[in-house]
Amino acid sequence: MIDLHDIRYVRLGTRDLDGAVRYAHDILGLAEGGRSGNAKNGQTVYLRSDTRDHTLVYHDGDPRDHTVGFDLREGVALDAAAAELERLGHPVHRGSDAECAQRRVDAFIQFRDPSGNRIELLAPTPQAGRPFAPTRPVANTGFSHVGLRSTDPVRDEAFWTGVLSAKVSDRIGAAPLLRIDAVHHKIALFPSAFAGVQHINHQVASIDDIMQSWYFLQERGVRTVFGPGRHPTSGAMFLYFEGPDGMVYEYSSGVSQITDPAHRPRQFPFEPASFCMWGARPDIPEFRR
Ligand SMILES: O=C(O)c1cccc(O)c1O
Ligand SMILES: [Fe+2]
Repeated sequence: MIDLHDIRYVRLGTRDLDGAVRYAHDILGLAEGGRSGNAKNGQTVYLRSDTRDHTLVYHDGDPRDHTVGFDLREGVALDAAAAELERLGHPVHRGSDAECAQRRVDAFIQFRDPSGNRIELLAPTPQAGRPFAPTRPVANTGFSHVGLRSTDPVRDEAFWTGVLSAKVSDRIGAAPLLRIDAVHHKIALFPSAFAGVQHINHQVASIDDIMQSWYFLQERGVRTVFGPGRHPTSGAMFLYFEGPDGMVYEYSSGVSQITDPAHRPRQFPFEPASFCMWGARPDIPEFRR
């Protein structure tokens, strides 16, 4: 069992780096935390949402190219994790010096989950000393979770909970909401015909930020795809909206914590009321039948 500590970053390719970075800054309120590379070989831009060095990365590349990076718990060796994955038949790539520099880590390993989602495991990484200041007044208080596409959620749940240390908090139909610490979920697996990141969640402080963001996004012509609403599963109030390259971004507030070691996953039917207890209808294919 490979003990995950937290998500460290989501890396996304884009053909319009300037546009994606502008969106991250102006709409999401993320702060640029530096760049690497060059115009010839491709640039990488690191974006901050909280005390972490960076949590979102856009780089020149294929917009279908998505990677999620996780910190391991202190004391969990990358070599041991790589050996474990290989023993179980999951090929592992060890990050080269250039790839480590691109990720601003000392070492990492890369593999794919059974659907083909690219996952990286990082040696424990330090927090940034520099404080984070949001770049718009009402904005996120930190990156929190990802929805991943799954071509077989039952198979992938077994991988995430058996090989990695995720635990099921709730299920909506076959889609598990998975926690790796007390927060209700950091990963969710949604049925899809292909692999990739399905949505990216940042937290905001309160319902005021959800509603102010709704009007803020409307004024700027950003398409809302679900909400405002409230998830019966985590209890969080939410708003989903469209980002660069069709990526779905979510703001939510009030996610529950699960501290009871005897917690048993609840099963919700795959229907709109399981996604929103207020009655909002998702315009997100993976949340609809
Ligand atoms: O927060 C949740 O419970 C939740 C449920 C369904 C889909 C999501 O994206 C969620 O964040
Ligand atoms: Fe979510």
